[in-house]
Amino acid sequence: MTDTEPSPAVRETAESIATMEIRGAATIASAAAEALADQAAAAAEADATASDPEAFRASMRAAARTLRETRPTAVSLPNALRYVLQRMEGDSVDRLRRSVVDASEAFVDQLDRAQEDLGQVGANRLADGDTVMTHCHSTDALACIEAAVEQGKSISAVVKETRPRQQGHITAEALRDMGVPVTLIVDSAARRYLDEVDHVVVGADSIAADGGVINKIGTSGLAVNARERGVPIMTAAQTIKLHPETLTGHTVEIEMRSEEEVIEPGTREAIGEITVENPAFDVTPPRYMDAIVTEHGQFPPESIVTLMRELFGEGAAEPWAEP
Ligand SMILES: O=P(O)(O)OC[C@H]1O[C@H](OP(=O)(O)O)[C@H](O)[C@@H]1O
Repeated sequence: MTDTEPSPAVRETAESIATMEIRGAATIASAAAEALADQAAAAAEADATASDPEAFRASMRAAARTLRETRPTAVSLPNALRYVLQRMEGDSVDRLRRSVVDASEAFVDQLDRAQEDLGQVGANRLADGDTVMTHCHSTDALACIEAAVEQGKSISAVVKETRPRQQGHITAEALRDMGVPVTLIVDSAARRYLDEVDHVVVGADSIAADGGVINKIGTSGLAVNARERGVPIMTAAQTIKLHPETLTGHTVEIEMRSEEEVIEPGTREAIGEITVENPAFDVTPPRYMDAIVTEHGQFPPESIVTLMRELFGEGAAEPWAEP
């Protein structure tokens, strides 16, 4: 390993995030924190960095940049890197390594606890006998439904399959395993089923300072339809989904993914000059979202900025940048 080369585990994690083998905002965040801990262990043993604290720090920043560049939209990824790198301290490589490993473990613990806590808050919004509609696969959203079931409430679900990657199937299986009766539908059937639904529950990849919810493509259309049908919609999002850069006017980049996720394999030539676009996410304006459920309670979207300021101050640090 040279002084800035990422460890094999960092490279593998970055590759798995980019190809979506590792996916879901919370899962991406914990994988990134764990990869930094691995980088610290590897750098503490490599010739170039084992006895040079500055070279060790540079290798940690480089690993964070490699992870950061994988997917642009879910802010949980840079927030995880921020959490760990801001706690990197010490004047020897051994102390630096320990601080990174401790911060990585604390971050992952915090994620698990946050999800449990927000699950309780979200569950309080659901009543015995409710039917929920879901979009994509969100562990935060599932935590709300699971907590409601554990409270003894009987919950049913209408699950949208969520083109193009059909992550709704993961949700359907997870709910089935919780004992929740599931009806799986294609995305375009959502409005038809909204009249049979009491709540829409979705996750988030990022939440902007104005309360805009950035989530899997199709969320905004679902939210508008839910409002039109009078069905409340909540987004379950632990606070690592709050996007601190939006406090200073930045917008959230929407990831554009490959056309191969949309068209049948081997059909590119036959399709000819048709452009295929595959945005992975969209933005639901705050006026179409009823509540953002976090581990600190539920918030009307327009007031999430107060929590964001409390947690992040006035903006976002970039501890992975070269000094
Ligand atoms: O953190 P949790 O709640 O698990 O997931 C949050 C969001 O992450 C997913 O994105 P992708 O599948 O990584 O593109 C979905 O958009 C989901 O709502």
